[in-house]
Amino acid sequence: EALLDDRKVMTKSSSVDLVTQTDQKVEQLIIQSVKEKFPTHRFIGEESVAAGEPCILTDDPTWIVDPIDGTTNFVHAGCRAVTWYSAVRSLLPQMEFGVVFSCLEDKMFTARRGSGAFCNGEPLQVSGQKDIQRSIIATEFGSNRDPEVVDKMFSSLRNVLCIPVHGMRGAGTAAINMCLVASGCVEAYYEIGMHVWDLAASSLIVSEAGGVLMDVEGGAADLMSRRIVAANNRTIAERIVKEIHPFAPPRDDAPPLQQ
Ligand SMILES: O=P([O-])([O-])O[C@@H]1[C@H](O)[C@H](O)[C@@H](O)[C@H](O)[C@H]1O
Ligand SMILES: [Mg+2]
Ligand SMILES: [Mg+2]
Repeated sequence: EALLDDRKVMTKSSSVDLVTQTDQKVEQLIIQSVKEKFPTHRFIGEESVAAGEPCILTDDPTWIVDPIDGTTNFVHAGCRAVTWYSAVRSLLPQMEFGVVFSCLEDKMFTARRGSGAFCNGEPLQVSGQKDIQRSIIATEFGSNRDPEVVDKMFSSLRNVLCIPVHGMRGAGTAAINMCLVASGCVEAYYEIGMHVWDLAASSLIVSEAGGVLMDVEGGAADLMSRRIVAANNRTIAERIVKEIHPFAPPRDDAPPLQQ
């Protein structure tokens, strides 16, 4: 409890959707320092959106910022990852680069479109495994505790586990789970309920490391849809899609509800 007090924990969409002053300060720091260099660029920041800023991509260069991914880990044990990335929207949003910093491991994951993905400068490559029965799959439970939603998450978890797979893992941060896919440590990660700022940077890191991104029902991945399967290859992604009990949370770019 002392830890919780020290970190000035507040809640957002639910009593388990945590935010601290550190999240807010880191986001301000990142946005202010980028603004100094690029005054015309736009931002989508997790804590700015929580404070009422819009979450829409336009044709302007836009930086998508998750100041601390894994705030629950941070609150409990000081583990965290910091992630941010830039997107330029043409007809489809096109990611230009992605950066995820794992403070705990002192690992900087980076990717630039068309130039590969790296960890502390070393090139990353996804796992070559094609057999799901020899795979490790990562997932998370997010912050929705509605029993119907939890039942669907458990049904997917059970189905994937009973394929059977070698194991299931969860780092407590979507961004690091995705970097684990890019590094070849796990074959895939899936989740329904995370947000565009959880995935933005790491989605480019996964694809530049040779991985694939897919919607949980098998179509093209849509970073605003709050659903993702990120895998080392299409065979593994499609096998996971078969086992997921899909549902559709409100999109990140949905217009705010009328009061
Ligand atoms: O709130 P936050 O710690 O930045 O991000 C959360 C983490 O990535 C968590 O692992 C995932 O399950 C949630 O869906 C995310 O919202
Ligand atoms: Mg996050
Ligand atoms: Mg966050």
